[in-house]
Amino acid sequence: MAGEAMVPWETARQTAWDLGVRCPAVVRHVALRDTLGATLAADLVALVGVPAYDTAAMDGYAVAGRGPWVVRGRVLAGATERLGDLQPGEAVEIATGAPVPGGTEAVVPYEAALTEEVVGSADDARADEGRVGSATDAGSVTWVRGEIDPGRHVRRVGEDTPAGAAVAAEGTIITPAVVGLAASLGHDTLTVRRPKVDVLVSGDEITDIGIPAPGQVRDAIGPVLPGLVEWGGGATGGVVRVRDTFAEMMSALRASADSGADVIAVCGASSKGPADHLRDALATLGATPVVDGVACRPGHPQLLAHLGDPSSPGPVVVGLPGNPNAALVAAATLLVPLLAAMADRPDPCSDSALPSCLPIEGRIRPHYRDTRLAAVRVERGAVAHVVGHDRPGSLRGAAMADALAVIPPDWRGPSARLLWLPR
Ligand SMILES: Nc1nc2c(c(=O)[nH]1)N[C@H]1C(S)=C(S)[C@@H](COP(=O)(O)OP(=O)(O)OC[C@H]3O[C@@H](n4cnc5c(N)ncnc54)[C@H](O)[C@@H]3O)O[C@H]1N2
Ligand code: MOO
Repeated sequence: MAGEAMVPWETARQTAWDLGVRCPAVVRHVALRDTLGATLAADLVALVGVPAYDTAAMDGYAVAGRGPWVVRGRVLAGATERLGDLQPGEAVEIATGAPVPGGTEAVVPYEAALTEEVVGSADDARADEGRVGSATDAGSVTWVRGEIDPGRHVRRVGEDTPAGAAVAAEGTIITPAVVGLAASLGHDTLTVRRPKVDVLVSGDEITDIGIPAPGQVRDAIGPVLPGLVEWGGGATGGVVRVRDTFAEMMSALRASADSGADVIAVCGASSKGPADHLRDALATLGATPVVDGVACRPGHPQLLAHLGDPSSPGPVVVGLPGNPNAALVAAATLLVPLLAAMADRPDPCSDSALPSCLPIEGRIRPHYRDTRLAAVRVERGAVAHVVGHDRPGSLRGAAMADALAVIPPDWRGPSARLLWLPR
């Protein structure tokens, strides 16, 4: 087991990515409000144009022809009743966002408009100005004067986005702005990929509330995983506690597989102690081992396997060591690239907007054989400072870190590759 068949760290990461490419997450249709952070599984297409109709971009007067214009009425946003088309010399008072009547050539904003109320009938007005039009009421007529720039302050239907246009490609990460865009284009649901990850936390000594009693240990991995999983493009279904028996490990794995999990992350039970049943359970379930031990520090007992047929693998099982910082390193090594590939999105640990390699400040001692992953804090985007406090059992260093510096055994410095962490 872990030791003899240890895979080089770089190879392990690439293998996890490749497995994710082979088993893309199930495509699901999800209510728009639940799509934040997921990946689009189809191009986002406009179901309606933006704007959906010719609309005013300013509060003022929609006008036709040359001024002065006689004001025929008022149209507010949300108006469903259409006024007839404007004839040359006519105007309507209009609110930003309201549909402009047919024939509108421009909107004159209030600030640029001179209005004059004339007592008399519309007919008098017509006679005075020699123009067609009708007044707002029989007793007075409002006239507007102003300069127009044809087309000014009118947003034409589909001007921003014509109906049917593809505005975001499959593979786009759904940010708050994408959710809003989808809503503006008429969508109530989106087609997304977001691997569903079940988290199994094993260990009879583990407790998940309050101050642990002597002999107990507070679960520090269950709380780390939802954030890491979401960062990788997945979603956790919840954290399930598993006692240290073979039977419990078996039934927890079976239950997750039956529930349709894309990935099962098992915390603890990755080593070869008498209470570590993960490997035996996987062998009994006929799982295919993919990575069994990785040449890195911390985190070397981690594993990757899959249930199901080799030709259609799934669900994928990731075994994370029980020591919390080792689990975090293992998650950054196997779980995050696996999820990103399954979700059809870039690996967030290698964010192309951030430096991939920086000079290291502080002391790091390479391991004699394995790749060391050391917590670093990046300053001014230019230097990575060694944080320390990153022994396998402690998340103190990782909590202060922006990234993990990747230190191979033959590292001489001064620069090292960075594996970014969620910040
Ligand atoms: N003979 C060997 N023993 C060990 C090896 C080895 O190669 N040969 N590797 C060591 C390393 S490295 C690690 S890491 C651990 C991994 O062991 P497990 O994955 O089986 O984890 P446990 O033994 O259950 O726990 C190890 C340690 O972590 C604590 N723990 C477990 N779960 C949690 C949790 N959810 N939150 C916080 N702390 C947790 C647990 O109490 C132990 O102290 O194996 C070494 N042994
Ligand atoms: O995985 Mo262990 O040291 O590397 O905690």
